[in-house]
Amino acid sequence: MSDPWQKAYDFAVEVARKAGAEIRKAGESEIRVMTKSSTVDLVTKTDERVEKIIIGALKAEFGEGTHDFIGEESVAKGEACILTDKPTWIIDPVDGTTNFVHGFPFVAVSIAFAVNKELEFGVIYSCLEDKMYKARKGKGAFCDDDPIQVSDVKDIHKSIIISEHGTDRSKEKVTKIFSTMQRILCIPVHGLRGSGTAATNMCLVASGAVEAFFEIGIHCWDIAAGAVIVKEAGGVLLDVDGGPFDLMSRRMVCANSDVIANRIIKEIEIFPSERDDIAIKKK
Ligand SMILES: O=P(O)(O)O[C@H]1[C@H](O)[C@@H](O)[C@H](O)[C@H](O)[C@@H]1O
Ligand SMILES: [Mg+2]
Repeated sequence: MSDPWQKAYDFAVEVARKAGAEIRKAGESEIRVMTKSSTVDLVTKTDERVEKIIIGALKAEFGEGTHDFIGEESVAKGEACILTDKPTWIIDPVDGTTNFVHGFPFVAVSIAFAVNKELEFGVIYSCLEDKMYKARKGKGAFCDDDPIQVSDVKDIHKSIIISEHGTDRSKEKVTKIFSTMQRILCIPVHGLRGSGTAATNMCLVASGAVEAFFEIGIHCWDIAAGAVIVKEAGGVLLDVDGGPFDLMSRRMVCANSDVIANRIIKEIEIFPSERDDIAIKKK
């Protein structure tokens, strides 16, 4: 039987590369929206333009109506964020917008594709480093054309763990985030890191540079492509409470192994985050 999603996968890589070139040449980082006083969730004109370019190219190639699209900027404007059985593209045009605004050199384009609610492939283009990470279900993970694999470190004391502060600045959440970081740092581990983009963080787990990444407050478009890449590189994905990974739950641990993931989970102080799909249904 012919491979039904090969063409879509190849096209996604091409589109991610074009989008990355667009981000690199943008040079403009005008902040358009800064939501609420307790959050610092930046959006630039580049985010909006690049999402239009990506979705426009995908619609032109695959026909409007046959595929669904969940894009960070479209959802911000009120479009649905519900994963159905329909072939669905999940897109973050600029993951690491704060980095982009400040010239901090980690910015990624993240494109994932799901069918029957199952992720088929993920493509992450770390556009300032010019590294193309990609994976298809059951076919391994790659950086450019080289296969990548998670690290084999199983001793938490020899690990580097990534987390982020997210965008919420409410005292209660920030306290829990820092308390969790302190608990993990003092296990002790070799180090704590954060690139400022969930997509890039997941690629760092997939390529073995770090042992794990966790965050509460991320969105499905930040992690959908990375989920396929981590899994195909031999890693695991779990909920922060140790249950199964749920793409729409806005929380996740990904790691090189169950051992490392479960050790971190013991230290995570969970705080509430509204699901991506519920948040939209309310609109
Ligand atoms: O909004 P963008 O697309 O830049 O993505 C987010 C990052 O991916 C998070 O890890 C990170 O913690 C922030 O929440 C950041 O906003
Ligand atoms: Mg993002």
